[in-house]
Amino acid sequence: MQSVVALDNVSFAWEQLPIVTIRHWRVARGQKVFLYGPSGSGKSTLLNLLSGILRPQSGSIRVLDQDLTKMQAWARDRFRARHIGMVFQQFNLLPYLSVRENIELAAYFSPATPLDQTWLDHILQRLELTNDLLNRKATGLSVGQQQRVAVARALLNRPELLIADEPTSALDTELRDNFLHLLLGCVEETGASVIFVSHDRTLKDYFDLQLDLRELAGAGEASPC
Ligand SMILES: Nc1ncnc2c1ncn2[C@@H]1O[C@H](COP(=O)(O)OP(=O)(O)OP(=O)(O)O)[C@@H](O)[C@H]1O
Repeated sequence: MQSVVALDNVSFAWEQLPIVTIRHWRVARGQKVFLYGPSGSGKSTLLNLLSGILRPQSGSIRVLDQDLTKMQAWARDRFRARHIGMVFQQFNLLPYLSVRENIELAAYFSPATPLDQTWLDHILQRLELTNDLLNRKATGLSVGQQQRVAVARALLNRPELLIADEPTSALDTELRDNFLHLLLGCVEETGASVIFVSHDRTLKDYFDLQLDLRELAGAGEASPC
């Protein structure tokens, strides 16, 4: 099976303090990974390494066979905009833009990917983002609606990899389950791989593989592929 993510001998330290150490890790195409670990164990740092926001002190991080550690910062930014969708706990929506403009930002940052209006209309419908919401300011929406806008933006360019950092922590149980169904339903259509970080272990059954970050640092061989 082809790997979308391949890490080898990666180490990253904040101010000389080792935070992420991974000998070998593979995530297969279409695989959905639930990543957990104690607070401060380096989950967000790992996601930032996978998306090329941070660069490790040593090792290789390959996404879709491209070694992010060998790219300049501008090339990593361009690669991320095209191939990696990201959803965060705080949504990261721009308050002065409308919902539609917030979503279309993903296409603006990836000029090589023309806006696919048919796909956009489809995900808006799947994510239950109705027409009347699209012209409103993003901050005027409910928490659940804002999170679905963030997902629409993350999926607009049909990324091969979706990274989510605690995206459900602001949602109550009912919204959380609805959100996961919508998110994973859309992802199923694109065939993207998912790396999903959460403290909430009750969510783990939505995913193909549950992984403790500490296992990655230790034995290394965390994925069967
Ligand atoms: N910009 C930074 N500068 C220095 N140290 C940092 C920085 N960002 C994170 N750290 C440290 O790196 C360690 C891992 O942080 P990280 O946010 O990756 O953990 P986490 O597992 O995501 O935690 P949580 O579950 O609480 O969100 C922590 O000790 C944190 O203090």
